[in-house]
Amino acid sequence: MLTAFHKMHGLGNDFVILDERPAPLPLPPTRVAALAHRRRGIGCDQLVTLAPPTLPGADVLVRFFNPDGSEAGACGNASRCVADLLYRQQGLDTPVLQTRAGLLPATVDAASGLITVDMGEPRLDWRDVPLAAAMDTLSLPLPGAPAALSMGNPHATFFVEDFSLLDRGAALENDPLFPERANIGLAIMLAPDHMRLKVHERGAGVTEACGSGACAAVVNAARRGLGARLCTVELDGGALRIEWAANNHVLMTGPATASFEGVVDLAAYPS
Ligand SMILES: N[C@@H](CCC[C@H](N)C(=O)O)C(=O)O
Repeated sequence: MLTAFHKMHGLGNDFVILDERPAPLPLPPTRVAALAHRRRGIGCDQLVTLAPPTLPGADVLVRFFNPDGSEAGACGNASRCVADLLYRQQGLDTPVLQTRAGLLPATVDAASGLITVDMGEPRLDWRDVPLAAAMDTLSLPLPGAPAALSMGNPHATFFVEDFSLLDRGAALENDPLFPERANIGLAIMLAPDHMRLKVHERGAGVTEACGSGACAAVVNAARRGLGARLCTVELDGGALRIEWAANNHVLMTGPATASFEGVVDLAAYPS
């Protein structure tokens, strides 16, 4: 079953994009995991599928899958890549992506190559109070309780002085505190409008950049009184500009890069 794919990345967070707009593809979790494998498959941090939208106003239905086969409700870097792809394929400079996190309008600025995605409203009620309380009770040797929120996917941000906690990313991701597991962000505030961030991603491990994690970190910093609502986030793969706007929507701006295109025989991967 020969199937065309696009390989793209957003600041080194890399994606295999498969197009289900012509017809659905057989993509059970085992096949997703095999395709994402770095040595035995194409290799990617997330596999992304495009399908016909089901909501009015949307240009495409986008789904995101981690390399362990699990589905995520949001992926900021992949959203910019999909917007860039729709611009190159169909000339859409303001595509609207339908995701599990809702309708995400994007703007492609062809002159700068930068793409802004409106990542929607953060869900601040997600786990925050119980999480802080549980962290206090556990008295784990952690640098304070993380701030938790959902950008359509679950994020916990720790504000730290260094990144030594990254070694415990997998344990924190799978802590019983997080019934859906969580993406674990470690943020060092360099200035109120400048942050260094590393993210251990749920189902993927440490990536070079996490767009939804950057959105979560800026919102969390602002509501903790540690940062401004407009902030440059330096990730290992480069910088994102994140704005928690007055209308409560989080705007993420950054690049999207096409690496290569190819054809894969899906039948050669486990079903
Ligand atoms: N790389 C992402 C987030 C991908 C999904 C995440 N691992 C999850 O399971 O929620 C981004 O750029 O936002």
